Amino acid sequence: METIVELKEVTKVIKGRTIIDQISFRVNKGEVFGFLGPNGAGKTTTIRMIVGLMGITSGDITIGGYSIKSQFEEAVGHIGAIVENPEMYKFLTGYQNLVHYARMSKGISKDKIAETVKLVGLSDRIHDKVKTYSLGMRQRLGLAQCLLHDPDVLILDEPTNGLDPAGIREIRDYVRLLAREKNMAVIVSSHLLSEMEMMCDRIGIIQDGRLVDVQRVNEFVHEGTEVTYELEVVPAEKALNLLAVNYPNLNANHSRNGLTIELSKEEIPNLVKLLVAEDISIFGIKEVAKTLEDRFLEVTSEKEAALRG
Ligand SMILES: Nc1ncnc2c1ncn2[C@@H]1O[C@H](COP(=O)(O)OP(=O)(O)OP(=O)(O)O)[C@@H](O)[C@H]1O
Repeated sequence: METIVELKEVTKVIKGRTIIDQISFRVNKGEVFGFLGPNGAGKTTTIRMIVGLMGITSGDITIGGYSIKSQFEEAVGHIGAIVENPEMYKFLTGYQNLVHYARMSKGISKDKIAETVKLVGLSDRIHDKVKTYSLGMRQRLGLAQCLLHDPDVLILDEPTNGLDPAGIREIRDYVRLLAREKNMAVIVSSHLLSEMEMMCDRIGIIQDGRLVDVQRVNEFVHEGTEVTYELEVVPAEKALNLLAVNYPNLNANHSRNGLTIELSKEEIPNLVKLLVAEDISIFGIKEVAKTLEDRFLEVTSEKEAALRG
């Protein structure tokens, strides 16, 4: 995997307050990296530093090996970004907007515009005025605009904000397509876990200006040996008491169909023997998939507990 973006101990201090605290991570070509955190965590500030809209107090960011601090032009030349709302002229057509933009950035051909319009699925409506576009279509036009100069890195700050489910899905599909077919590195920020889970290969969790965790989405969800199982058992109360006696540290709770427990897989046969020996009927045992949200809450609360010492 080839690294294209690297943040090295990036820190931002504004008016004596540390907004971003020594953040380091790498993003590879062909991957979608999600930057996830609650409102005010520091996502936008970090993205502004990556795209060169804001200075870095200490540390450095390289893009394609070029430092955003000392080789600004070369570094930003690799980037296509939608950070603030893309500038669009509403009374011009989508196509006129792209032509206007292409004139400002030299070396973009008409063929390139046509290819990009096709890529973002706007061919049917590109000659309509932008004021008639839905928010999702405007986002896609914005995407087309920042793809015109063939960037290696695409950076989107909260790209699905304000979109309806169909619009969210479209953006998600284009983001995945660009990573897969154009080998682009994509950095997206969001405070929505479910969205990150579907869109990203890896996510970095940011909290209070610190990067608290970076993991692959699959591993992130499945990390740890303990799995949550749902036990459909009758009588559930008797089973719960029995488990409390035999597994003093077990995390077990009532659920809609019986009980949920957190246990490693190896323990299941003994658990079944125990329940059967006590005449408890077992109608089913199934693994409950942990969501990214569960893991996110685990990770952030672990970090908070560690910080409190
Ligand atoms: N120019 C500034 N001056 C002072 N404080 C700032 C400035 N820019 C950002 N901050 C503060 O830095 C923190 C991080 O803000 P940032 O916008 O990066 O968060 P975010 O994770 O993008 O949140 P959101 O999703 O709400 O945009 C916030 O507490 C914010 O108030």
